[in-house]
Amino acid sequence: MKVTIVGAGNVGATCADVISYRGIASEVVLLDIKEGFAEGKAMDIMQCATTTGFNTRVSGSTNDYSKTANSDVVVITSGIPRKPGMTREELIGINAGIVKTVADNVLKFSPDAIIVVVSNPMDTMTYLTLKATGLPKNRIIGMGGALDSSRFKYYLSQALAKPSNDVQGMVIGGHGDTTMIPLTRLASYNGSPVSNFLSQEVLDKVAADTMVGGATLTGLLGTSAWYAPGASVAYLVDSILNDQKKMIPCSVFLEGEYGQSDICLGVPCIIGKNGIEEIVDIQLNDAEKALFAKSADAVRAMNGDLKAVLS
Ligand SMILES: NC(=O)c1ccc[n+]([C@@H]2O[C@H](COP(=O)([O-])OP(=O)(O)OC[C@H]3O[C@@H](n4cnc5c(N)ncnc54)[C@H](O)[C@@H]3O)[C@@H](O)[C@H]2O)c1
Ligand SMILES: O=C(O)C[C@H](O)C(=O)O
Repeated sequence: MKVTIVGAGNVGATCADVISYRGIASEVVLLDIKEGFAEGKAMDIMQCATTTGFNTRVSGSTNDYSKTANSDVVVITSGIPRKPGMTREELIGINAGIVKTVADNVLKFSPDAIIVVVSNPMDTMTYLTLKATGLPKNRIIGMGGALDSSRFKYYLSQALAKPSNDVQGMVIGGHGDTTMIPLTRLASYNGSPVSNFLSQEVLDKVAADTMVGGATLTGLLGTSAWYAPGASVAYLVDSILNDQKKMIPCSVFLEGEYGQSDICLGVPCIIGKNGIEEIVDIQLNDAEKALFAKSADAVRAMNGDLKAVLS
C-alpha cells in the first residue's frame, strides 16, 4: 500500500517515520515545495531501515506529483504552523490556498485516494478539501480528535498516576483551543468511570489542560508539536490501510448527525479501508449537546472565511 505525505516538515516527516518504523505501508512518498527537503527527510528515514529493521520504501519529491501516483492514502500537512500566542484559526489566510492547491494536485495522480487533512485550522481545511474536490464524505478525514484524545488520556493518566494505556477517553468537537470537547463523563480507568477516582475539580482541570494542549506545547517548543501529531496520523492511516475499523474521533462532513449539517467537525467514526465507514452516535447528554452546538457555531463562522478561496 502506498501513502503520500504532502509537507515533509515536522508533522509530515514524523508521520513518515512512524509509518515506516511500524511497517504500516509498503511505500511512503514525502513531497514538499522546498527544494531537496523531502528527499533529505526520506533519505534520513531510510537510513534507519537496518537499525530499526523496517522494509517500507520511503522516497522524497520536490513538488513532483507524478511520484505520488496511485497512492491509497494522501496526508496533507503542508502549510504553516502557529507560533506561541497565536490561535490555529489565524493560519487560515495562508493555509487555505496551500491546502486547496495540494488537494487538486494529488487527485490528478491518485483519483481514488482517501485524503487525511492535518493542516490547521483543521476542521475548516477539511471542509475546504471536501468542497473543493467534491469527493464523497467517506474519503475526506480530518485528523485532530485522535491527537486530542491521546492528550486527554495523557492528562487523565497523570492525574490518576496510572499508565496512559489503562485509560480510555475521547475528545469530540472542533480541533481548537475553545471548541474541543473532552468527554469526561464517558472517560474510564480500565472500565470504571474516572469520576470514581478523581474529583470534579481535577476533572475540570484535565479538560481545560487538554483543550489548550497544543497551545501549551507551542509555548514550550516555539512552534507547534509534531511527535504526537505525526503518530496520531499514522494511527489513523493504519486503521484505513489495514481495515481495522477502529473508532476514532475524526472531523467529517455532517449531514444531520449530531444535529449539524454542512460542516466538518469531530465525531466518533469507524475508520476502515473505505475511510469513514460509520459515524457512531454515542448519545450525548444535554450539556454535551449544547457544547457541541456551540463548537459548531464557532467552526461554521470560520468556514465563512473560505468564500474567496472556494469561489
Ligand atoms: N490537525 C492536527 O492535529 C495538527 C497537529 C500538528 C500540526 N498541525 C498543522 O500541520 C501543519 C504542518 O505543521 P508542521 O509542524 O509540520 O509545520 P512545518 O513548517 O514543519 O512543515 C510544513 C511543511 O509544509 C511545506 N509546504 C508549504 N507549502 C507547501 C506546498 N504548497 N506544497 C508542499 N509543501 C508545502 C513546507 O515547506 C514545510 O516543510 C500546520 O498547519 C500545523 O498547524 C495540525
Ligand atoms: O497546536 C497546534 O497549533 C498544532 C496542532 O493542532 C496541535 O494540536 O498540536
